[in-house]
Amino acid sequence: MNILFVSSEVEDLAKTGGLADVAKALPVSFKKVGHDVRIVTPLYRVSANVENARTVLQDVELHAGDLTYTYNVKQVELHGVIVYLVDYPTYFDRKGIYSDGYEAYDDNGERYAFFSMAALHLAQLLEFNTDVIHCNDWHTGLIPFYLHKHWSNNPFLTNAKTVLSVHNGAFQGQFHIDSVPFLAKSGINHEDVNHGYVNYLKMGVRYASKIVAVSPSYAQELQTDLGSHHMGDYFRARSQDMVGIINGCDYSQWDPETDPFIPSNYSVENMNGKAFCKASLQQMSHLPVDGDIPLIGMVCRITDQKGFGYLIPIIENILHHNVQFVMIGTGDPHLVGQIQAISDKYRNKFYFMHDFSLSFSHLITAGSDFFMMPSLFEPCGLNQMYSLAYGTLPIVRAVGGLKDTVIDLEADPANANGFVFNRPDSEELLNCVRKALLFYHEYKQTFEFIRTRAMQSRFNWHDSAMEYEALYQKLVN
Ligand SMILES: Nc1ncnc2c1ncn2[C@@H]1O[C@H](COP(=O)(O)OP(=O)(O)O[C@H]2O[C@H](CO)[C@@H](O)[C@H](O)[C@H]2O)[C@@H](O)[C@H]1O
Repeated sequence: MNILFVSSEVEDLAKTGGLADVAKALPVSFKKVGHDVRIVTPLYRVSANVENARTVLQDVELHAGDLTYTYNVKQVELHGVIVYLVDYPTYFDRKGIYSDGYEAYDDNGERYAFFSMAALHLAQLLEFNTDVIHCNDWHTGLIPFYLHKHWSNNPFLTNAKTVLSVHNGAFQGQFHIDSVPFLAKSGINHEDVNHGYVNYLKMGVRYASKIVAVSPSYAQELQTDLGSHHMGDYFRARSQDMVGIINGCDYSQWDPETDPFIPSNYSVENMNGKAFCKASLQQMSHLPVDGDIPLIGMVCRITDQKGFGYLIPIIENILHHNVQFVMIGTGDPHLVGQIQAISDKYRNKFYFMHDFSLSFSHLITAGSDFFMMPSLFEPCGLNQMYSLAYGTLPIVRAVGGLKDTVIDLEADPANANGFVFNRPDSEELLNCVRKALLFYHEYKQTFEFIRTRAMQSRFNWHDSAMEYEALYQKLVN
């Protein structure tokens, strides 16, 4: 099949979170099984590995309403997959991807509306006979609508079907119709405009041929009032066309036996390296180097989604135990300030790195005993899969993809690979952490056993890609 995979971020090029991981791993898996897959993504100022990009379209003109965009398309390869970079400096040659720091760019509506059109435009210009356009999150939510309204007669797109993956339904991209110059003239239906606003994710949900949530539990949650980010009616209306497909874990990047970022490699057969990683993590975090003190790690965007609302109030309670805590993340300045204050107060127990660092995220994953992921909601979650592979037992809330990948020790000892709590509140989380710590100290042998099982859990991208392939096949037939 000919698949156009459109994403606002791609691992190795530009990344703010888990969308990037998926936008690299899934196309690479499609390529491995013989599909012709092409990624389309913006060329940002911050994009890496694009020095040798080759120009494949120069000064092409895209007409949108009264506007004419003149832009270029460049090309690089990522593990054999062709990546088209939409080069339009006015929108993408900026300090950040979605924002300069904390405030979203106020023309994001325009930026990603243009990007979505450009993806269709370049398929036509490059004569890519498209079977499936795979859209990801709100940034590409307008593609199904544009295809349906303006491009369906195009010879290279006549048979194209659209799939929208929802990686994070909380981000919807809502913009006033007058703030996007050509949107009002795009033939948009009045029921798609709410008090003057267009919701890009909702547009995707309404017009895509199929909708995929990134885990089976999230697919269910999106159809409830509580878990749908206020879009329950729209998801329920498409329930026949909606499925959950769990993300995979890219073991070529996240394998303790081969990981180049960690100071000592290890595997189920030889765990010595893990103790070395722990010592190194403690050292780099300016914490006492002591293999017996349980160490909790955390890597994430600092947002309410990740459960900070009920984690922050009990961090000090956790630190009253004989424990160490290392966290890396960037995000909401208010939450960052609170976390920083706690870390200043407990310097010999809690280390917070306010940064985005791939190497330190690998070291935390390898060197910790437990991985903290108490999310309020979690469409799939990748870090719990990474930590399982490294024998770092996840402490998670039973929600979304966390529910589908982590099995609680008390609830199901025969299959357990971590610790799970239910209600999103501080008390339940604290109890869960206490159970984990008790288990670490009192049941050493079982701990080792569960750790081995965790390391043997497998979430292969190939399996997820096969589920997507079956879905595409249904559409194409
Ligand atoms: N400070 C930092 N330094 C280094 N690396 C950092 C970092 N902060 C985050 N990361 C990395 O960013 C990625 C985060 O992935 P997640 O899937 O856990 O969350 P995210 O909420 O961004 O993704 C959304 O999309 C994905 C993909 O579908 C879903 O799994 C998820 O549930 C959904 O919320 C991981 O690779 C993580 O290591």
